[in-house]
Amino acid sequence: MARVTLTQHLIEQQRAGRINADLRLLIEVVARAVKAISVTISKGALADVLGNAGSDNVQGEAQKKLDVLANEILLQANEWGGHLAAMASEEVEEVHQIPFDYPRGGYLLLFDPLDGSSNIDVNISVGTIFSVLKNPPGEGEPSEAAFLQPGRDQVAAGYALYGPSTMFVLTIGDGVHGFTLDREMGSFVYTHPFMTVPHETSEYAINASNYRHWEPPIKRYIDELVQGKDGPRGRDFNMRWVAAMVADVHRILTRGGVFMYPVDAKCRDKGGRLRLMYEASPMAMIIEQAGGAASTGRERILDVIPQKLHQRVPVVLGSAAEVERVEEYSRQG
Ligand SMILES: O=P(O)(O)OC[C@H]1O[C@](O)(COP(=O)(O)O)[C@@H](O)[C@@H]1O
Ligand SMILES: [Mg+2]
Ligand SMILES: [Mg+2]
Repeated sequence: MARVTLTQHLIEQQRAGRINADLRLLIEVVARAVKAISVTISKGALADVLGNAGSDNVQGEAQKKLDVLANEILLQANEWGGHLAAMASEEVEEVHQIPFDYPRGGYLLLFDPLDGSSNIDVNISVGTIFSVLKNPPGEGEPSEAAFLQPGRDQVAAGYALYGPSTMFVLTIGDGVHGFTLDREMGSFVYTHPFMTVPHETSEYAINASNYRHWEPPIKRYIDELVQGKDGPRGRDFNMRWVAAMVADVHRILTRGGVFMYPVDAKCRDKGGRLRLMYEASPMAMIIEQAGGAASTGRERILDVIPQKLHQRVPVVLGSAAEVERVEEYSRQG
């Protein structure tokens, strides 16, 4: 059977009227940047890409060399694309404007260039997450306010997983579709049509070392999972934690599960650990498109109205039955 590439898949989506040419080409440019990041990451210790960059990002976190490199690759590739009005990145404090003499378009691109940065130096999976919004009508360069749209208004969202193979997973609001990089051919091949998340699961992902900092509803929920057959749930649960949201979400899209980064005493002042606009919202769109649910524990992530670009939120996403249970425990207090 002939292999379908990402390019062919996107042309079919355009023919079917699901995307326009600009959005198609924008996604192609992101995918091209992802290939460059994949090549850079896979060099590992053979190139000077491991370790700290010696700088801090807007979040006050030490940047890894690969955080900086992946950010530069994405910014440079997309500046030239001609389909964007502006960009926003985890690694850049302000809105990144398109240079004035470059072609422009009607979309806004947001990304976490390198997700799971603590995994880089130990050669474990990392990822890239991106989100696409429409630039609201208006004069001049888009300000931060142009980006502050709820996740339900995203026109596309996706991630790249740099694991044993590199994958590109995409939604344009018509299901979730996965592509695997054929390194010899240099193209993404359509390998995972209509990825889905089952309603029920027996697997969860949480950084359990934060247990003493959690709020009572989260402690109650996890306590019950840990008690397994001997507790109120009456069955055993398995646990996984990759420490890269992309990899944990990809596992959930492959075999189900629930992923949680709740607000805790350590991150309460910041509102949570994960960033709303380029981590939680795109992953929430992907998970909902795959039939799962994504919540802050109190409300649907896609309905959160952002107040600022680098806002953080609590995250519970994956198999809907478990997400609903966490919401129920949170309501009960
Ligand atoms: O260090 P912890 O508490 O395990 O947190 C891991 C979480 O932090 C993140 O790495 C945050 O993303 P960045 O690496 O982009 O900052 C998530 O991918 C992951 O789920
Ligand atoms: Mg991240
Ligand atoms: Mg990051």
